[in-house]
Amino acid sequence: MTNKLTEICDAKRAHVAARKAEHSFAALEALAAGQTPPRGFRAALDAKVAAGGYGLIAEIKKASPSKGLIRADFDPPAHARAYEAAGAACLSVLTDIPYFQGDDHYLSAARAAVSLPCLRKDFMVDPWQVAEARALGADAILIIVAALDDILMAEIEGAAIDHGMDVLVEVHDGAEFDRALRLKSRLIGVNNRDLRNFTVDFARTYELADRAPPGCTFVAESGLGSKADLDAMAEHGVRCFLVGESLMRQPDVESATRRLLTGA
Ligand SMILES: O=C(O)c1ccccc1NCC(=O)[C@H](O)[C@H](O)COP(=O)(O)O
Repeated sequence: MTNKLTEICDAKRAHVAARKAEHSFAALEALAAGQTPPRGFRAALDAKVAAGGYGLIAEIKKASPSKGLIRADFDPPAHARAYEAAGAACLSVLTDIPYFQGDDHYLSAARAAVSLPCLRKDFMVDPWQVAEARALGADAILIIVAALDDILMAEIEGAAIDHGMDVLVEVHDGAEFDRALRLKSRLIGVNNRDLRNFTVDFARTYELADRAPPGCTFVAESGLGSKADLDAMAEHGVRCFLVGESLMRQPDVESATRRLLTGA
């Protein structure tokens, strides 16, 4: 595991322990049960690709460890509506507070503003967080393979499946890709960002793209900023993308997203 990821996950474990002491699991499950049903996250990506387009997971991201503050006039419902109007398939909403200036409320507010499926973008270290994510309305969660052992990964995935949610399994290299394939989810993302030094290298995706088994929805993540970037990925058979910073930096998020997807 990388240093930054270790640091973030250590902080997350302490955060979750405090939350568990405050909230009973039964109360959380009751909130989760009262939510509107999960919207199909992977299905929304696959539908865009089947229609001949790109499947975009558009990220609502205020700040990051690598860049600090990205957007000062941060407005999750407005950004969600802009992304939906421009043709995104899904949303990703950062909820981590200390490293991304996120908030649980950003997820609920963004989801309520649109009909798109929403990923709770956070660092999952405990199956308890899955019930918490569903209680907030999340349709999908993220599993970062580098952050977890195989047993914990399977437990977190199992909890998500029990809640009817999709799981985006994130890897950085071939060894992690092999571990991802031991899970049930066939929604796999390759993060182009090296979490040790934050450099971005699209070769990470290119090297792993042909290892995706048939029927796998394969996502390229991080550092993507133009239609040319997406088209270069498509040359390698990749048609689904997770994009945050390059869109969140633009004053007109809707036009920027449309430009990213169509070039116009
Ligand atoms: O974005 C970071 O600096 C970062 C640092 C440490 C762990 C994770 C990090 N990002 C999470 C992500 O996966 C990205 O937000 C996502 O792929 C979108 O990337 P981008 O389009 O480059 O904002």
